[in-house]
Amino acid sequence: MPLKALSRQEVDARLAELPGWSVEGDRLTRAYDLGSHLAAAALVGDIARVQDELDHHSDLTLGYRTVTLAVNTHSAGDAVTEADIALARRVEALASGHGAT
Ligand SMILES: C[C@H](O)[C@H](O)[C@H]1CNC2=NC(N)=NC(=O)C2=N1
Repeated sequence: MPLKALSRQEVDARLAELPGWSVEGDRLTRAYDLGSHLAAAALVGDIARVQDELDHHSDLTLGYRTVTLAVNTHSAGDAVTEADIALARRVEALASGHGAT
């Protein structure tokens, strides 16, 4: 079933349960601080595996001690959809397990 763009109200309702996530432009974004470069790199690897599992991929940036994601759904015209929300929920669980703040 094709993914449809969520309204701003629908996105905001879901973000209420995703602290730290926000909409910047047309993308869902989140930045995590891992405290060290290697810890940040380890989280990137786990996120990449989940993204391949879901077949849904963010722009993922590894910084000095940070991991930043920005994502929307290309097949829905670069809009935020349930697939982006599902990815955000999985990433939150991963990040928590890595001790990210
Ligand atoms: C062929 C493959 O299933 C598609 O290109 C997937 C890959 N990952 C994706 N990631 C994102 N963010 N949006 C998509 O529409 C998308 N489509």
